[in-house]
Amino acid sequence: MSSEVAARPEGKGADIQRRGLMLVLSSPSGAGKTSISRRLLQDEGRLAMSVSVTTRPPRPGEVDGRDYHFIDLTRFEAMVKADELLEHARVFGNCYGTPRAAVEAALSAGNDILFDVDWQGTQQLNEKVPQDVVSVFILPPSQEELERRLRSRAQDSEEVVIGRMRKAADEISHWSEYDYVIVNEDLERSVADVRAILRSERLKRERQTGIGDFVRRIVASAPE
Ligand SMILES: Nc1nc2c(ncn2[C@@H]2O[C@H](COP(=O)(O)OP(=O)(O)O)[C@@H](O)[C@H]2O)c(=O)[nH]1
Ligand SMILES: Nc1ncnc2c1ncn2[C@@H]1O[C@H](COP(=O)(O)OP(=O)(O)O)[C@@H](O)[C@H]1O
Repeated sequence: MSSEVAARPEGKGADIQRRGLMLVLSSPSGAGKTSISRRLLQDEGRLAMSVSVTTRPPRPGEVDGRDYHFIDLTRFEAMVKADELLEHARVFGNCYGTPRAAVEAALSAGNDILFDVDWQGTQQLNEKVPQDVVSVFILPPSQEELERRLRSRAQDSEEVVIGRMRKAADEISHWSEYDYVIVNEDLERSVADVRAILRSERLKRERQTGIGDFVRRIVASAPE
């Protein structure tokens, strides 16, 4: 799954090969993972979004191929059967899944990949490619604020909002399965926190696969 590519994460310094990573964000619906993801994609180089397939209908403003690939159940089932999905799950009565080919293409192009998946998707990714997954759980500051955000988004019917509130406790109960946890009170602060995580994880020794060669070159060029 992982690729090894020549990359200069900060655009300067030594040209050291590194492996791409999979940055997974989960939260109860409405806690802010879409807002954080959009900002990360704007601000970060070498980061691409994994666009999931879903059988849920598009919300106003959502674009097919950008937010999701919107497909019907027959097509979804065919993709599962053909093993074209890296993971898949049923959430709020709809099916969601991560297309395998797009992830592999992005990783081999030297990009890190951002995932907005629920706890079921995170568990499956952790089972399949544990060394590449960096997982972050986003919490709302309070139950009241979560409800306010779900309503202020004004994109779902009352029935859907109530369903999402009911499901929030279930999603939150999985917080301890994640590497990092962020309380999304101030959006700017949360984006900065996720960027700090990304920056540190990119520097992990085992992800800098070319560091051994680099060190050998430095040592070899030292004066006698
Ligand atoms: N397992 C899995 N979950 C997904 C995938 N895509 C989206 N989800 C999750 O499905 C849930 C519902 O997503 P969505 O309908 O866009 O509403 P949201 O909660 O407002 O983001 C969220 O918890 C997403 O993280 C996927 O490919 N796999
Ligand atoms: N830190 C924050 N403070 C206030 N409002 C926020 C914050 N983060 C997100 N929101 C708002 O809350 C609503 C839900 O956020 P969204 O990113 O769609 O959540 P999710 O993707 O987790 O369902 C949106 O209207 C968004 O603008």
